[in-house]
Amino acid sequence: MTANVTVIDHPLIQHKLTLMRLTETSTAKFRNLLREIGMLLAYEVTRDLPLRYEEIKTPIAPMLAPMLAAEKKMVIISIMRAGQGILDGILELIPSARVGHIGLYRDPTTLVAIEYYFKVPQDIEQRDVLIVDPMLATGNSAVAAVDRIKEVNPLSIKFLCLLAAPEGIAHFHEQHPDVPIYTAAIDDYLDEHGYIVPGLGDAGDRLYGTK
Ligand SMILES: O=P(O)(O)OC[C@H]1O[C@H](OP(=O)(O)OP(=O)(O)O)[C@H](O)[C@@H]1O
Ligand SMILES: O=c1cc[nH]c(=O)[nH]1
Ligand SMILES: [Mg+2]
Repeated sequence: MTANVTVIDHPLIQHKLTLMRLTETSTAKFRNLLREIGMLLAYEVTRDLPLRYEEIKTPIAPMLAPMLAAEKKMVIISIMRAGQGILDGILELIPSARVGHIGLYRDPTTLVAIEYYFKVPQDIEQRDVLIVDPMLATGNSAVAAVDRIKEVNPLSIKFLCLLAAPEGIAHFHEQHPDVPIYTAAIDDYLDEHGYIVPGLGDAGDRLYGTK
């Protein structure tokens, strides 16, 4: 395994990812699969959340029971548009999470990430952040998102995607070696247009039916 990259290879996630890759998968089905995978990925990414123990009473007896230790709810940051698909699934699992949005699109010729929107919770310095986007291709969007989030200084940052290219992982870790990547798969390479091969195509277009 590449340093600081965790491949979440749960069979349910792998099966659903294969369905998402299929050319014939409809927009409605693609969206639903991404939401389901978002939920399953969130389950794995939050595995190391610290717990504290609190005295509670069940109808039968008192006990010391585990509760999440963080004083402030975590923040999920979606890289629009396609990040919205994962975000929806995560919010089903962690409904009280705070949410931030970064609007980025890749310039089709230069593949540079262009920002068009930025809104995150004000007290983010006291919170852990999970940035989500299904695709890590050149890594330009993920790097730009982490650059921006580091400016507002959260307690910690993780990056979660569905598919990563080796080129994107290398670029991301060159810029942000301190930020762990979680992904469901690492594909083979990028084509001449910066698309992940074999990949699943354009995640935003497939999610919203824009092409
Ligand atoms: O690693 P990179 O080379 O930056 O590519 C990955 C980015 O490309 C896609 O977004 P896109 O720019 O297509 O915007 P969209 O979500 O609005 O379609 C994807 O959702 C990532 O944000
Ligand atoms: O393969 C890719 C690369 C970037 N963005 C996508 O949506 N898909
Ligand atoms: Mg797109």
